[in-house]
Amino acid sequence: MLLRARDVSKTYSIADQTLQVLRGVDLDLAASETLALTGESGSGKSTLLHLVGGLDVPDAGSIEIEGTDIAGRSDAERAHLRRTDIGVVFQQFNLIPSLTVADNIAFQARLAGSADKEWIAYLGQTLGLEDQLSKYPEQLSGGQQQRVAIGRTLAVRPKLVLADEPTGNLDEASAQTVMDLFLKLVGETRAGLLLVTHSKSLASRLDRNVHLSVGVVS
Ligand SMILES: Nc1ncnc2c1ncn2[C@@H]1O[C@H](COP(=O)(O)OP(=O)(O)OP(=O)(O)O)[C@@H](O)[C@H]1O
Repeated sequence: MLLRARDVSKTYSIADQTLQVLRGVDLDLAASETLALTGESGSGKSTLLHLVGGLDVPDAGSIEIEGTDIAGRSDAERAHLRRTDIGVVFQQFNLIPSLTVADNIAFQARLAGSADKEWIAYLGQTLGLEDQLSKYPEQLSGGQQQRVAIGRTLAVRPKLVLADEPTGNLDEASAQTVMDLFLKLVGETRAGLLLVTHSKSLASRLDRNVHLSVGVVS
């Protein structure tokens, strides 16, 4: 199993208040499987994605990537995992403003020491960015910026891709184009995909759907 989460709990504490967001979540994702995670606003979808991505740690429970619990790893090990095996695409594009499009796409792969020039060129071409490669992020539209972010994430060929409303900041037409490209390329990498979305029609395009409500997944 690519991802196996068991009995995951997460509580946030602010001042003297506590909010239990996740109350024993179980979640499995097989290699190359695509899974949509839906749920009301505030139900904890982003929280769960952050935990799976090793950006935060659960209070209890286990999150295994290929059989190894990420909570048991050191910060450095989790950072390494995020660079090489887990790719994340957020609603905000999070590009590096001082780098060109070409350098943004290659950035993570270079950090991971795994920059495959042919694959990166193919990504730029397939994502329709060939004429934008020497431009800077601020010179691009939102849809183009998200395509760069997708290219950067997939350049390392992660085994697991986590996406949090990746087209949430785009207009409908642009969202459709970007999502089509994203799903096509994720399919080509044979990565497992965990996608947070509010869209039922988008969720129906994936292999499986789960719903997060009152802190548990069903
Ligand atoms: N770092 C944090 N500190 C305190 N509370 C937080 C933190 N992050 C999230 N929360 C709270 O946890 C709850 C779940 O938030 P989360 O962002 O995971 O929900 P979500 O399902 O992704 O929502 P949305 O669909 O609106 O993005 C919310 O009530 C939120 O305010």
